[in-house]
Order: sequence, then structure tokens, then C-alpha cells
Amino acid sequence: MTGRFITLEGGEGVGKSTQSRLLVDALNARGIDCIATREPGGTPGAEAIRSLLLDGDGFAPRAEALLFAAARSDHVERLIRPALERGSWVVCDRFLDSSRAYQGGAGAIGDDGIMQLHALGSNGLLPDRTLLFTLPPAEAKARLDARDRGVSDAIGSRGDAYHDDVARSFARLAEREPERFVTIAAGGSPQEVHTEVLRAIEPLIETLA
Ligand SMILES: Nc1ncnc2c1ncn2[C@@H]1O[C@H](COP(=O)(O)OP(=O)(O)O)[C@@H](O)[C@H]1O
Ligand SMILES: Cc1cn([C@H]2C[C@H](O)[C@@H](COP(=O)(O)OP(=O)(O)O)O2)c(=O)[nH]c1=O
Repeated sequence: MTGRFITLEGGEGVGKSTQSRLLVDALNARGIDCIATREPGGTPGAEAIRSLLLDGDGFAPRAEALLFAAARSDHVERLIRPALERGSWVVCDRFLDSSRAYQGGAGAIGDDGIMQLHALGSNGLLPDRTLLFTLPPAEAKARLDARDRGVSDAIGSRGDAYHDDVARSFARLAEREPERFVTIAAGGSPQEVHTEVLRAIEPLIETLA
């Protein structure tokens, strides 16, 4: 029996990490073995690549896309696939669709390029369900200001036009793959958003019965 693979996507500050924690706790409480992980990161090698990508001065667009794909490859091979194969569920804060939105749609690479890197790097692994959180930019910014006190990383600090493009790219992906994506308005309280998350995941839980 393989586990289920759930990813959380959206712009910075929409509440992905908060919802990831709530979801993993809820699944564990139902007796479902489940791990939380994140991208870029999740393994020692991928966390090292995360620091290169986010804490430095940045890379040329193709190198940036390759580094995200390389981090993902290590993460899939060493953590995600083994967990799924032993029957554990995996909840991942960002995954492939972040590369499609940030490097593919808003960046210079395009969707085909990102999907080619993913085919090579991670054997094309796709999530069973992807939750896309949406929030008006001003609300996301207020949450980020409170969390990070004005400090942002190499990608978060790109301008509003870039982040608007990212949001449009995410929306297009969700439109194109309605069977995998569920879009969740993230403006409510953490508990209200969590209720919507559980509603979106319920069909996967029912397949276990
Ligand atoms: N539903 C919510 N309403 C208000 N604040 C929230 C909500 N969800 C998360 N936050 C807060 O907003 C900030 C960003 O949330 P976080 O989960 O880190 O977002 P992300 O992982 O998408 O960047 C954190 O300080 C978090 O505590
Ligand atoms: C996984 C991934 C992340 N990113 C970016 C999005 C974020 O700006 C950054 C990861 O930071 P993260 O810590 O996830 O940001 P936040 O919690 O604020 O949402 O890397 C990409 O550009 N491509 C990718 O494939």
C-alpha cells in the first residue's frame, strides 16, 4: 500500500506552513502515518541547495531552475518516495508547481522546460492532491511583515510584478488540472482554513476505508 502525497502551494505568507502543521497533526490523530516536509529542502543536500538559492545573491534563470530541480531530485529519491513506498503519507510545503509558477511562468524557463527537468530529476512524480492557497497581496504582505519584520530572501524580495505573475501562473495550473488541484481562499482564521483543507483531503482518506 503506498501512501498519499499532498502538496501545499501559493505565494509567500499565505499560510502554507501553518496549514501543513495542522494537517499533519489531524492525519496523525486519525491514525494515518504522515510526515511533513518542505521545498526547497527536506534532505541535508537539498537544505544546502536551499541556502545557496535563498541566502545568496541569486543565480542566472536556468541555473536557478536546475538547482530547484536538483534539490527536488534528492528530496524525492531519499525522502518522499521511500516514505510513500512504506505507506506513509507525505505533506510537502511547496513542490513542483512552485517551480512551474516561479521559474516557469513568471521566470524565463516556461512550463515545458520545468516539466523536462522534473522528468529527468524526479521521474515525473506528481502529488495526489495539491492545495493552492490564495490571498490578496496586501493581506499576505501584512502577514509576512509580522513574521519576518521586513527581511526577505532572494526570491521573496523580487518585485510586485513578478509575484503577480507567480499568482497568475499558479491559477492557470489549477485551472488546467482541476482533478489534482483544490484552490482554497486563505483569508479566514487558521482553523477556518484548516476546515477547508480537511474537506479537500477527505476523498483521499475515504479511499483508505
Ligand atoms: N489564517 C491566518 N490568519 C492570520 N495569520 C496567519 C494565518 N495563517 C498563518 N498566519 C500567520 O502568517 C504568517 C505566515 O504564515 P506561514 O504559515 O508561515 O505562511 P507561508 O508558509 O505560506 O509563508 C505567520 O506568522 C503565521 O503565523
Ligand atoms: C520550491 C520552490 C520555491 N521557490 C521560492 C518560493 C519562495 O520565495 C522560496 C521558498 O521559500 P519558503 O520558505 O517556502 O517561503 P514562504 O514560506 O515565505 O512561502 O523559494 C521557487 O522559486 N521555486 C521552487 O521550486
